[in-house]
Amino acid sequence: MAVAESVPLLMRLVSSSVAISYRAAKIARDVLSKGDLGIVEKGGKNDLQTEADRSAQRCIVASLHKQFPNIAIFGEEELAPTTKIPDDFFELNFDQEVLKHECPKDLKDVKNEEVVIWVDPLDGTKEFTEGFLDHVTVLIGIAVRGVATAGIINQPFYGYEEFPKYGKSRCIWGVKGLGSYGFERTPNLEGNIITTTRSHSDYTITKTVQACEPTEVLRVGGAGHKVLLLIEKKAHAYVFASIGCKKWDTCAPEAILHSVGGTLSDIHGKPIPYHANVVHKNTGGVLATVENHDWYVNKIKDNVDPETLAKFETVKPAPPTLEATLSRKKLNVNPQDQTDGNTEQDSDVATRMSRKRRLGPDDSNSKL
Ligand SMILES: Nc1ncnc2c1ncn2[C@@H]1O[C@H](COP(=O)(O)O)[C@@H](O)[C@H]1OP(=O)(O)O
Ligand SMILES: [Mg+2]
Ligand SMILES: [Mg+2]
Ligand SMILES: [Mg+2]
Repeated sequence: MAVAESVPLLMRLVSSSVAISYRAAKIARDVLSKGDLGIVEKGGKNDLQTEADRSAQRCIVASLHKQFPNIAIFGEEELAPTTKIPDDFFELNFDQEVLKHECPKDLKDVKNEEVVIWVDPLDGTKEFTEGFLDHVTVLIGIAVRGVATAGIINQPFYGYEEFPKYGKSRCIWGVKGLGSYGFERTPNLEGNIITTTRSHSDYTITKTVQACEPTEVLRVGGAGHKVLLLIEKKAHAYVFASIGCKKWDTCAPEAILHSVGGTLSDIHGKPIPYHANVVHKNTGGVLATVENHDWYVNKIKDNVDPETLAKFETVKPAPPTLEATLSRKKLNVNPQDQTDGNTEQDSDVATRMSRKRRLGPDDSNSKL
């Protein structure tokens, strides 16, 4: 169903992204049902890509781009430019529940050029390949003026252990200043439960978790999944002293967490920027909490040695280069991008959008 142009851009984006996230989740479920995951090692055995990652990204980027051709989109996966996108990868409907909500006043006039969308087509890929299906999420993060502002987390296999045929897909979405929807919170949680990585752990990560004096540590996969544990009050904090998470891992979770009063920052408590030209790795690590954020920041500061802490610093975005401005302009005005069919051009656009990151200023430094 179409949506009136009078609806603020941000709410149209969220409404469309919720619908698209269900389509992407279905794609991930279909890949699993067929049984051939098509696993590729991108950077060793803990940095994988599957057919679900590839197809879900094509679905999300192509669908968003078709409806919002002037908005910058960054997807995690680098995809071959010539693939034709199947008809059923395009989701052009809008979620009507989202549209029942009023856009927060300060976000009513958001413009295309102020928005950057960060897409993680499948978060928790390693766990997906190992059958920890509830760790897997589809993440669409919407940043406005460099701030994580709205987020969509779709859990394609929610309740997979209780329900036959891999559970069902559920969608949690939130907008800063409006709130988050699609989940229930347990009223209270005792102790100091800390969640962290299951598949990317090292000495520094473990030491930093210990610095926060946990009563229990939940080692689970996925950035989206761990923030779901926070908002559902199954954990108090998510501590990840590593540069392994990227902007598409944290943008959607951060917006949703903020909209329920929580905080997601680097491990020093500093904000993570989400501008189009930012370094993709979260070089300052990740610290997320539902409340008492400063308490965790101080525990890390007081209990982790300064040399280790100094390795984590959030890189501020560089001023946009002339090349970046021109390529963005080109991307926005190319009339071929406005085609109606799901042609090769659409797939090229989708891929170009997701490849833009290879051309960004951050990639001059391969460590970032
Ligand atoms: N060292 C790493 N290499 C690749 N991806 C990482 C790394 N560390 C974290 N990630 C990404 O951040 C997510 C959260 O980390 P973790 O599961 O270790 O807590 C991972 O699921 C993965 O996202 P993705 O699965 O989308 O590639
Ligand atoms: Mg990955
Ligand atoms: Mg991820
Ligand atoms: Mg991913």
